[in-house]
Amino acid sequence: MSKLKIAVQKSGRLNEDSMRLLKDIGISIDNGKDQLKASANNFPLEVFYLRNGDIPQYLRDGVVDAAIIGKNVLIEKGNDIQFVEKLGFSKCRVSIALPKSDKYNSIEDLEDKRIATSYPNTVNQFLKKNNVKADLHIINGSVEIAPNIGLADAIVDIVSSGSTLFKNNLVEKEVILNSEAVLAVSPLISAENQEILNKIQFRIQSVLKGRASKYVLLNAPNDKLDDIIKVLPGMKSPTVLPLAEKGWSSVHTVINKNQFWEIIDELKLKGAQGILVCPIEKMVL
Ligand SMILES: Nc1ncnc2c1ncn2[C@@H]1O[C@H](COP(=O)(O)OP(=O)(O)OP(=O)(O)O)[C@@H](O)[C@H]1O
Ligand SMILES: O=P(O)(O)OC[C@H]1O[C@H](OP(=O)(O)OP(=O)(O)O)[C@H](O)[C@@H]1O
Ligand SMILES: [Mg+2]
Repeated sequence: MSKLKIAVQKSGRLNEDSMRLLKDIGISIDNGKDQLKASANNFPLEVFYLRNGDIPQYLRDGVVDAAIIGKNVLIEKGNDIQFVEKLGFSKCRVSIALPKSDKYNSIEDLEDKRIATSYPNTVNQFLKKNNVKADLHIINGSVEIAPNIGLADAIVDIVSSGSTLFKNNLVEKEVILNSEAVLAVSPLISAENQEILNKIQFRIQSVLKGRASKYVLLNAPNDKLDDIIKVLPGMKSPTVLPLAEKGWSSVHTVINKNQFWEIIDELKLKGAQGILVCPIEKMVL
């Protein structure tokens, strides 16, 4: 039987969340820490542990069928490769930053300036789109130090909390792109392995929906039920069950994590009591 070959980052910022996602979709992998390849023991899947930056080429060549990779790397090195799912972790942006003391009004101020970056294709594309010519210095890491040592006037690098920029006296001026981990697919994937990938994607979607939602249980006096139900979105409509105490009901529903506090405040105002909130492992709609 055919096995889907999936690449994940060997070590670094994506590794832990990628492995947790595979675990959460029920895939169990036997791997010694130093193995570069491991098989799932309950699913037709082989995991390849690779450098994130090398993954686009492996996808292009069909050495792997799919990968969990930063969208920023795909844009930089694999613009021809499709992704089928955003995975919601390793969120960051690729931005232009300049020393705090330098003036910057618009992208034209970068004309003829020296820009240090590990993302030359992304930067060149952005400059071209804006009709600006600049001089790129390609470095592989510690990009934020470049202006302080006189190597560049500006940088383009990953920003998340902004603390690395702050520590280096740099200020973010333009966001070139937003990134997060994605599930990317090789253009050469076979029909058989595409079927396996579809199953994985379906499982990932149900885990991601679960992570984005909360299961809420509450008690309410029957005369307040209509008002309370109006506040609740629910998957279809909330479940209402009678409590042992006369005149009271228990209401069960699913709410979006982002709307959570607003909804809870409103429920309390409308007379809900004993509100319980539980995590959801998976959600199949
Ligand atoms: N500070 C950050 N916050 C959130 N996500 C980040 C951050 N830095 C990097 N990322 C994301 O995680 C990915 C992997 O970053 P990491 O620094 O672990 O690897 P790398 O050194 O770029 O790659 P390689 O695996 O090729 O050595 C990046 O491509 C980006 O998508
Ligand atoms: O905005 P922040 O939260 O400070 O994150 C941004 C920093 O994180 C990444 O570096 P990383 O720590 O991955 O080190 P690396 O250069 O070795 O990849 C990135 O290259 C930035 O330097
Ligand atoms: Mg990094």
